[in-house]
Amino acid sequence: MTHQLGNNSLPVIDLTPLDSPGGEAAVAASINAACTGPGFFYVRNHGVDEAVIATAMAAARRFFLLPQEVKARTKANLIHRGWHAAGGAVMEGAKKPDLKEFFSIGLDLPADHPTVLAGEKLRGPNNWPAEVPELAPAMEAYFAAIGACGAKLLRAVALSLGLDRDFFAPHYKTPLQRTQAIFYPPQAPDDTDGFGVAPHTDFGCITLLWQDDSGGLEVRERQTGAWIPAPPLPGTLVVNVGDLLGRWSNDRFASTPHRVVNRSGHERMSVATFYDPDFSAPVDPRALGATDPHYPPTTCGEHILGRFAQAFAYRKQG
Ligand SMILES: O=C(O)CCC(=O)C(=O)O
Ligand SMILES: [Fe+2]
Repeated sequence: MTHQLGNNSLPVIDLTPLDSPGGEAAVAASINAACTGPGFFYVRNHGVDEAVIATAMAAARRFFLLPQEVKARTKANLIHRGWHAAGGAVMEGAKKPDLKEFFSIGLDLPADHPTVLAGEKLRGPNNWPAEVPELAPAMEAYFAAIGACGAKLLRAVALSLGLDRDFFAPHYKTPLQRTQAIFYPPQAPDDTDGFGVAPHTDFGCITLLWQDDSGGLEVRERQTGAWIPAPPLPGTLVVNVGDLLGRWSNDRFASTPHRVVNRSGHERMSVATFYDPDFSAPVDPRALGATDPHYPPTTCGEHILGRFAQAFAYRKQG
């Protein structure tokens, strides 16, 4: 049994069969149903060690509780690495900036890496705080583990789109994977137009999200437009389709709007990973079999930079 309903209408998919020969087809069928349906699903037996998650979250929490001026020493640079203060992100169409703050990492590349030498944007080393030395090893361990889960999942996604299981692998040689620990302040009950994260679709290919037990993530139901909760289910990650996979698949898979409202009365933490391909990865619906492409070809990097320019205040300065 790979496919069951959770305690809401979002499916829960067990990834165990991905590790045995012949197990992928059933998982791929469940993924196809989820990605052509709600655009969101949970995965269990995802292979990311609970201790790795807990260690990363504890280190990130220690960082977020530092004074603002200390955190500002590692404020996000032009390659998006470091601390993004509350108020620095505005989702498209939102009235107010998001209430969240977050700490963002990517593939840690030295100055002499070919992609850095070639001047690719968003490439280079991570930007770690001296004040929390355990943050780097803890988040790097999570980054590696969630990346391995992303790669495994994409093999099943490829099958679910009728492609060769290794279709995505050549486009993930130096992935633009971004992993961010997110910290949400509690919202006042009478705060009716503030959001931890305002309604948005994710920019990239697929997102893998761990959330703590606070709740607050809501997903827009396709048919009704209603906001349905995606509550924390122990031992799971939430996975969703981003705009880039929507575009690549010529809208066979669609990215679904979601938002976070933290009504728990205390801080909420999550860690989101946008598991995206190489900067230069060609994103052309025809490569996935479309004969009537809805979109011209682009590259992953161009697409992500375009969305970053709209969303993040720090990219608008200077
Ligand atoms: O924290 C969450 O539950 C969701 C975060 C999110 O949607 C995002 O960072 O894109
Ligand atoms: Fe999101």
